[in-house]
Amino acid sequence: MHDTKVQVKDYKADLVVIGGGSGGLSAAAGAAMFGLNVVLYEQAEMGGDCLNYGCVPSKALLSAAKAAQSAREAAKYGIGVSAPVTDWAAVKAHVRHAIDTIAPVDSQERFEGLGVTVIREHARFADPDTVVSANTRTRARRIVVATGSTAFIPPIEGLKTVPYVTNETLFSMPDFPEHLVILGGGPIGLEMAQAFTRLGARTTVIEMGLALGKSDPAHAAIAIGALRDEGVTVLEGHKAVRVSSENGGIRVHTEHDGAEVPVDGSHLLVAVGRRTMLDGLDLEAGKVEFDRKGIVVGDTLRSRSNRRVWALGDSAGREQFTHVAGWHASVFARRAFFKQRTKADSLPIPAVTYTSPEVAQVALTEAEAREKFGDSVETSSFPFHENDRAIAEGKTLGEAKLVIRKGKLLGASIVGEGAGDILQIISLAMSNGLKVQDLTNFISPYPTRAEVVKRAASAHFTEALFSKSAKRLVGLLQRIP
Ligand SMILES: Cc1cc2nc3c(=O)[nH]c(=O)nc-3n(C[C@H](O)[C@H](O)[C@H](O)COP(=O)(O)OP(=O)(O)OC[C@H]3O[C@@H](n4cnc5c(N)ncnc54)[C@H](O)[C@@H]3O)c2cc1C
Ligand SMILES: NC(=O)c1ccc[n+]([C@@H]2O[C@H](COP(=O)([O-])OP(=O)(O)OC[C@H]3O[C@@H](n4cnc5c(N)ncnc54)[C@H](O)[C@@H]3O)[C@@H](O)[C@H]2O)c1
Repeated sequence: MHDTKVQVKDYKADLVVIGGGSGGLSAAAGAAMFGLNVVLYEQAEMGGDCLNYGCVPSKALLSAAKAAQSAREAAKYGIGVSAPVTDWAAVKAHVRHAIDTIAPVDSQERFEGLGVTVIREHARFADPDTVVSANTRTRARRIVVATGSTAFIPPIEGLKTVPYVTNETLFSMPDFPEHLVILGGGPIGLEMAQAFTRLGARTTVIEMGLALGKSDPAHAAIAIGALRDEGVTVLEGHKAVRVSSENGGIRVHTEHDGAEVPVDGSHLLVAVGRRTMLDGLDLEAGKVEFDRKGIVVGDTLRSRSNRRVWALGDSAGREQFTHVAGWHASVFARRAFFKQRTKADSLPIPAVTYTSPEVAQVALTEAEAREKFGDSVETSSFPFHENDRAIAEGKTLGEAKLVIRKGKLLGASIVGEGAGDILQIISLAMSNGLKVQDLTNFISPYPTRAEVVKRAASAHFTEALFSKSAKRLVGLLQRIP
């Protein structure tokens, strides 16, 4: 008789990380580089959502779409080219190449090289300080849960009976869609709507509220207007209530102003938000409190019910961005290893939707600031159509808006080409306690789009600078030889 019992391998670790995505990998790398003994569990692809099914493939697809759009717009610059033709297999190969080029940085080999023990198995809690998988058992001083999120599939009647794609299957669809219907007008919905439209598909976005509802409404409207001009159908105030198969395609039945409006298409993308991935973690065994949003943690990211446990990234139930997951890993390292008091909300959080034009936001929108501080909030804006670089490049849509209170920056919104890159100056300023005036006190190279930031800041002082009293002062100073 053979003994068929699997030999479970026992480990002891300073840190166990569950999830090898943006948050988990940053935490594991940091801890290993500080000489700690780290065990990392990843049940699927190293790199998580961002590398494999999120940021990287979506931005790679958008870049292919941008190439097609540039060909369409070439005549405007006096260049003759023929109409773009999409080779879907080649576009997918471009997306794959982007993933494959970045993958080594997130790979098992790299992490093993850093000294991390990488276990490619599903992990779960066995008790408050032990994590187990099919073949291992690890006791740990600290446990990081960075298990991310997955596409939320809403309980819409009929949805289970029709074929649909999510961010996990969209980039490998065998056929290019003739008409892609997209449920959800958030960043995923709009980025993908523009990408597929530019690549030659018809697209319809179904959004029950306002599309890009978390952005500055005026700036969201500018971006949505641009998408509509390119041919994206954006249906706002349309709630998807039922889905059915129709003539070999799909039909989404929507409710709009009390009436039923059917939307037909060949393919369906579901992008109505994310569900935190806590499946099979056995959090009860670990005495880790959780709710619908994720692991219950405050802005220290540490579980109150089990002090060994920290949650980073999407599973922390806060903002869901790769840069936030990375920041969470930094907060964890500062608090756990250096005993600093850094909190998850101690720096302003930026967010960018990578449509053309991009919609970028840091900290409070004007509406959020007014709700908090009332009439003491001021704004100062500068339009892209007065920026020389934007004019030279023929891309003048957009503006930068600073949200200000008593000379302090409360937030900023930018819509326009390259908005996400331009926003960084404001993020840096806000993170380091700089004021609006500081944004006027540097030399911005000409001609750059980022000059809009200095111009928006300067506009805030124009009235005071050229006031009667200022003129009088300059007059008086002229008497001094
Ligand atoms: C289409 C799309 C586009 C996006 N674009 C952007 C963008 O442009 N910019 C941006 O900042 N953000 C973007 N995001 C969001 C970003 O991808 C996420 O916020 C980020 O990946 C979160 O990182 P994470 O570490 O929390 O989770 P993930 O990266 O998802 O990693 C979690 C990992 O945990 C593993 N795991 C789960 N449970 C277990 C378990 N029990 N045992 C072992 N392993 C487990 C999973 O397999 C996964 O690999 C996008 C998301 C999508 C879907
Ligand atoms: N550029 C980026 O940084 C980027 C890109 C993509 C995704 N992400 C991250 O992923 C998250 C998820 O993105 P998302 O776009 O899936 O979600 P989202 O929550 O931002 O948007 C989903 C939209 O779907 C709508 N909706 C929900 N149910 C509906 C129904 N039955 N009918 C019609 N509309 C409905 C909601 O009103 C909402 O506007 C984002 O919040 C962001 O954190 C970031």
